[in-house]
Amino acid sequence: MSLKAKIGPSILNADLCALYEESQKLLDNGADYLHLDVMDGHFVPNLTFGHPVVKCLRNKIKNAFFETHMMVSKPEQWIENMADAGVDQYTFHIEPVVNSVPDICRKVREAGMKVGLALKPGTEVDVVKDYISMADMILIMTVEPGFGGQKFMSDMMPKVKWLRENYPNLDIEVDGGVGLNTIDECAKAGANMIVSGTAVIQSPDQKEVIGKLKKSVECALHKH
Ligand SMILES: O=C(CO)[C@H](O)[C@H](O)COP(=O)(O)O
Ligand SMILES: [Fe+2]
Repeated sequence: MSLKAKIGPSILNADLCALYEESQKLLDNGADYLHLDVMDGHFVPNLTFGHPVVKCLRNKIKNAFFETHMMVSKPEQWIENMADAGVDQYTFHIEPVVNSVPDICRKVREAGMKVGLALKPGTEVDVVKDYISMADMILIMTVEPGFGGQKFMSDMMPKVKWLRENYPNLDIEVDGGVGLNTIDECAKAGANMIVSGTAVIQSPDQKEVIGKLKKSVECALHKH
């Protein structure tokens, strides 16, 4: 498998009353996928949207790859709903479900979606060792989950490096505070799937930002 650089903007800080237009604009400007942040007000102290909204968006955008970042206490509860809404990848946090990760991975796959496993900043990276074979991607959070626009945590880069060294073909995603000032660190550490919210959404030239983020990752992949 050869790794690809992929940029998945987060629409968390976009104008959510124009969700479709904002999403389509990101795709037209070069986004490889959409990263949809689902929060339940319990696992994280914030609320966003759930499967009904994702389904509406899917009805308008037929072809794009949708990843839902499930910041919820009961990820097992929403698998069928999200599959029905047209989600391609179901990325859930392992912290609230440490004893049932394999079971949830199996259910996500049976529902026809790819599996992403997400780790909060305080979670040691080697806990995913047992689950790598069940996952399509590991997400290393570079902020505390819950809000867009936070400061990037450089001290998460050793986790990314560890994953890349041990799993050269694994899709590794970073999420939180990633933009033009922080992308090189992520790329050098070995991340190939990049979530970027504020840095892309607030730019007057989304295409340029997405292009630069991608180029940084592509350069690092060539060097690896
Ligand atoms: O999961 C998230 C927050 O919990 C978001 O995906 C993330 O914060 C992206 O936004 P930004 O680039 O503005 O940090
Ligand atoms: Fe996210």
